[in-house]
Amino acid sequence: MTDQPGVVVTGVSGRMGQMLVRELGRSDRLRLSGALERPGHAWVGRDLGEAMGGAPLGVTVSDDPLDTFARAQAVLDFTAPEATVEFADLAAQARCVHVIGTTGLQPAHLDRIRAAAHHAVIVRAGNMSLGVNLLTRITRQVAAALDADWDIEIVEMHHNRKVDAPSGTALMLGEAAAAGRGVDLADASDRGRDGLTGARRRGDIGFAALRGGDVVGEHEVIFATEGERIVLKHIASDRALFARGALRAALWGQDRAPGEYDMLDVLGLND
Ligand SMILES: NC(=O)C1=CN([C@@H]2O[C@H](COP(=O)(O)OP(=O)(O)OC[C@H]3O[C@@H](n4cnc5c(N)ncnc54)[C@H](OP(=O)(O)O)[C@@H]3O)[C@@H](O)[C@H]2O)C=CC1
Ligand SMILES: O=C(O)C1=N[C@H](C(=O)O)C[C@H](O)C1
Repeated sequence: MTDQPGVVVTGVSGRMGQMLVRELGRSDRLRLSGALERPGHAWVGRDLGEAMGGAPLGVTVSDDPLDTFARAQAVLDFTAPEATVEFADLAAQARCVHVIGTTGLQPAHLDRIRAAAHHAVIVRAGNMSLGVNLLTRITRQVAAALDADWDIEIVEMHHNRKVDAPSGTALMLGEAAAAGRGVDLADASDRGRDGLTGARRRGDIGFAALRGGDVVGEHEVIFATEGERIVLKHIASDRALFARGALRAALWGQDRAPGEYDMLDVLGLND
């Protein structure tokens, strides 16, 4: 037996799923206890290591979330909104710490996650890196120091397989800018300009999403006024940093009171 908390990786064949497995292999504080894919996936029933093209890991890929969660202390979930809300219910039943990296969550998904957090610890963030979470703090400070003569634009670029826009990170940065300015992002957000849009509305927070190649994740917050611009930028060049953040969140969440937390809580950056 081991005292290391057991961890289930959902969507294990995905880009983040496989990265999480690799980072768990390097961890001496957490152990991989289960791996999930959806029913009918070619990896279900196979040894995970072999399915990933390497040596056996002794963990069979399952399609049964409740069974795998029941034998674990944490769930690392970078999948899709419909899957994540189901996992939130089941992880709460099993009292697992649910680390949610999935983006593209809509208000109804967020409501279900909030309900599950009454019973278990959920750590959710559109970006698990230290750099981006620090950038949200800096963005809020800069936005608070400037008035609406400074136009705020958020530009992001990701790989050509990404299915949601704006990215979860861009929305985190938008929320931070709106908080600094003392406005509600829902009222100020300007997304997807196209055609005869009319002039920019004073006070709007604009979003633009670029997609191409294998870009891991790049974000800029631009503050633009007459004669000058401030540009805050984060570049992620390796998905391992998101995976390491998720492992850190899983450990941090052990023995914590039920509730919904974010990476600022985990990193000690919340005020
Ligand atoms: N918060 C953060 O720091 C980060 C967040 N992300 C987010 O994580 C998510 C995943 O990204 P990425 O790994 O690149 O995506 P991938 O498409 O590579 O992987 C997604 C995985 O989830 C599985 N999945 C999707 N829908 C379901 C479902 N309904 N039931 C069960 N499994 C499902 C997929 O299986 P199948 O192939 O069968 O569909 C696949 O294995 C995205 O939302 C992305 O934005 C990514 C990086 C960092
Ligand atoms: O889909 C991705 O790849 C990423 N998604 C997250 C997001 O939507 O911001 C985090 C990171 O930028 C990579």
